[in-house]
Amino acid sequence: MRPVGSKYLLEEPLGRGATGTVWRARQRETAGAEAAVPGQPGETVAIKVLKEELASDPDIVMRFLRERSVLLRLTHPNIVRVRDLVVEGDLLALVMDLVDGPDLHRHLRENGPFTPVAAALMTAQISDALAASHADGVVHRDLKPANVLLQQHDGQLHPMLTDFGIARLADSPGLTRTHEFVGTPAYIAPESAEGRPQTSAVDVYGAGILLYELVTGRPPFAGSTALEVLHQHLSAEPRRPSTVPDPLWTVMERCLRKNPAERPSAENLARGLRVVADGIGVHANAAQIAAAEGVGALLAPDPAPAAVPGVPGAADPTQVLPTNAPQGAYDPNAATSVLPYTSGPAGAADPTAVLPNTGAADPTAVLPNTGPQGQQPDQPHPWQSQLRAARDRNEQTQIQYLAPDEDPLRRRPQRQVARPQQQPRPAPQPRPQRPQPRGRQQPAADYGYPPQQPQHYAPPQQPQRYAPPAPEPRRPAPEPRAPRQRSANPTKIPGLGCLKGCLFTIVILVVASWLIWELTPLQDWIGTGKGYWDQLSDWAGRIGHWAKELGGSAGGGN
Ligand SMILES: Nc1ncnc2c1ncn2[C@@H]1O[C@H](COP(=O)(O)OP(=O)(O)OP(=O)(O)O)[C@@H](O)[C@H]1O
Repeated sequence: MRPVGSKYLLEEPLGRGATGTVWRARQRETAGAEAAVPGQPGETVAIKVLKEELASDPDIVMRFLRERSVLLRLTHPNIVRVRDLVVEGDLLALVMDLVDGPDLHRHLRENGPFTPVAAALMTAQISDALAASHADGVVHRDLKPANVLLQQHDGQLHPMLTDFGIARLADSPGLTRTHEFVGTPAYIAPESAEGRPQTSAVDVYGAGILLYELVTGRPPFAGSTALEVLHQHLSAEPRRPSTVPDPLWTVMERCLRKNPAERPSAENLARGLRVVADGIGVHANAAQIAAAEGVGALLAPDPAPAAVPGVPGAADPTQVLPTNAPQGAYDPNAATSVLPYTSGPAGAADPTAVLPNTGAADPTAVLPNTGPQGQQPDQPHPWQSQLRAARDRNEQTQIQYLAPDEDPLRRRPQRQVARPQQQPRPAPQPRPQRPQPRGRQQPAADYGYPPQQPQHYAPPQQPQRYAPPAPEPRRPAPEPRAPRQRSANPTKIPGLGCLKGCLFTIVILVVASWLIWELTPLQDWIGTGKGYWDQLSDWAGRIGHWAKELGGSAGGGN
């Protein structure tokens, strides 16, 4: 059991999300006055220990502390109460009420879709929680079934919204600095995707998606990649499922309006949903049915949505897409994830192919145009850069011819060898372009190289343009090096070098043998007692004598 602060002991993990791990924990002693709920020793609580990368980010710690009072004062029957915040060393933790029950996502998976009435009533309670938090100026921004815990109460399921403030904590310059975001693609509001200012209307959009998922078992927008889902949020209209009664569809359709200014307030949404639930049930009377049919009148656009403080025009980092999800692997109910926003690995859908290129749906027109806080609104959002870079890359691979010596990827450090001045080679003539299928690379083998592999684009810090390559200024040919001079004497005598070497060797041998003769007991062993030079001349005389004898005997033989 691991202590958290001095007041809590972690017992067992309940689950792990993108922002941290939730533990069942026990209160060791009563918390201090700074806690919203002091608690009793032995009481069971849930503690979300935030991930280390969040906890070690000073911006997030600051934000955590700044938002302490907001988080602690959010109390509502449908909001999981935050009892205490613990900041200790590298540890950030939220102490919450323990909710004994599954989350809505798990419940949905295990039990299938809700009836329209049950879905309307469940969403109405969640909307109550949203209305209360919006009234307090807090926008959730990560509404999804996994963030709704179901408290079992007298055989009833009581929804409790959790993770308030977590999205906001993760929306930190620290994360954006490292180009990472937190996100739940299936629930992203169009304005969040576009980087337009966000208001409480993003939560109403999330409530519309949730309502749709409760009735049908799946969110309205799906796709094989996260970017595909994003694009649907931006431009596709949700399809009406056949099982959804007219009044309920009216509610969904209003919540899912692309224009946030056309969505109702959370308060009116809750009211409208209850009217609908009364009017579509089997026991509904005529007045209730009529009221349900006229629900549209209750869902007037919210005249004063709560703004998301501190992020004017910023893209919602809580909902950025994992663009590296491989084809077919995208889970619409995926957890909020902290993800690099790089384009995907091999096999990921090409964003330029996924996103249409025209009109309002032009990705360059609609994709978020803001990034980290403080970024100028007209600077391209990282997504924009990413998509543009990906498109540029495709275009380049389609049209560009690069001679090997001009290809920056092939250029290697080259040893400069002194060569006679060469005539500058004529620039390679562009070859006649054969029509290429889109995206196909030029056969690099034309230049005697193996074909170049397509490059995966990660991380896209800057759109990398490989073409048109600025005509590289030709390097001036290096000056021919002066011939190396081996000797200071410019006069060359053939064989002199060899003669010098021989003489030098002889001198060395003579000196060495003299030293050996004089300094070692060699002359005693040989027993002549003569000095070095005497001995040498003695040997020389003998050799001369033998030579004469040899010559004489050879001459006499003739
Ligand atoms: N107060 C709580 N009481 C009991 N269980 C909880 C509580 N809060 C969270 N849990 C459980 O802990 C698990 C992890 O929760 P967490 O919020 O970290 O993950 P998540 O919501 O699935 O992921 P994400 O980080 O995407 O929001 C979930 O299964 C959730 O049901």
